Amino acid sequence: MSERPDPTRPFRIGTRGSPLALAQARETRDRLVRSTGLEAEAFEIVVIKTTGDRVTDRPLGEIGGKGLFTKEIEEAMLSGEIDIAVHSMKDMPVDQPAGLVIGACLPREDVRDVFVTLDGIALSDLPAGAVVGTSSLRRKAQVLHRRPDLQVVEFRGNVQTRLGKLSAGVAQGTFLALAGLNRLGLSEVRAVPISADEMLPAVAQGAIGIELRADDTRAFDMVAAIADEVTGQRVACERAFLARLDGSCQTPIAALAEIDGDRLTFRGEILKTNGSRSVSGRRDGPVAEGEDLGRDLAEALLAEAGPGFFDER
Ligand SMILES: NCc1[nH]cc(CCC(=O)O)c1CC(=O)O
Repeated sequence: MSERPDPTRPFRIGTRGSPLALAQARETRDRLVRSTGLEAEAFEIVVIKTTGDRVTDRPLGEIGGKGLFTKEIEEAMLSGEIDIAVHSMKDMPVDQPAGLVIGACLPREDVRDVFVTLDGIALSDLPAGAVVGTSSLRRKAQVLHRRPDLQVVEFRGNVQTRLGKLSAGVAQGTFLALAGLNRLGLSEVRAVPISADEMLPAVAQGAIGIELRADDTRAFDMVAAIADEVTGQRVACERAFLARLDGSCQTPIAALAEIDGDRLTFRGEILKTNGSRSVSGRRDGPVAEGEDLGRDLAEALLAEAGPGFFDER
């Protein structure tokens, strides 16, 4: 195992301050405590406010730019204020700043989206013309593609905020990642899971990634002990797809890699934001070629979609 951290200086785990981010940071700390045999006090969770946390009154797409939820955390790591950072891989840009790398992924949670309402009905049972709330361009495009009769309104905020909006009648339903509900232990929320066939999840949905300084061998050894290899391979394939699409959070993109033994099955989808078109496909191959499969499907979908596919909003 790695050398013992300096007892006068706890190993610092950086995170956003949202309830989900904190749950993920605690899960990481608990795994590190178990794998190292150190006391919980050897680790310190350091909360860092990001631009995405600060600006809550505007759609994320409007604030723009990649790394809305990561920039300040990455700066703290580069300056040595924290040793590692815990992220939802779904929110991570495909490239990390010079000097930083994703060192590990933890075991992946459920990848599915759920449909959340006050009365627990399924998406397919929503009456024509119903209003759903989401701030995700992917979910908006996917739901409009299947149900052009529905209306989509902008919906930001944490689970409690969104439930409050449902109670206030702003919308009849909203979408969440089941992974978030599970990690927060919110079993009382009326949520109906949506299969990946019905709504392909976001790239890396349900995966927690740990970012560290590329030259920090102590941190590398610590996180290697809690890394989940299969999750890492699935996420690498999905992120290779995203990278080749030049995807930003402004483009509706969905992807899911699944692994059975040494075989990987990959599904990907790109959509127009208004839901008028969806282009999707699948690739199968050896796990070792996962990133190539992701890139290959990205190229095929772009060719099929044609130029300017993502341009109109
Ligand atoms: N974009 C916000 C975000 N980033 C990660 C999760 C949930 C957890 C996960 O997918 O790993 C969520 C909330 C949501 O989509 O409901």
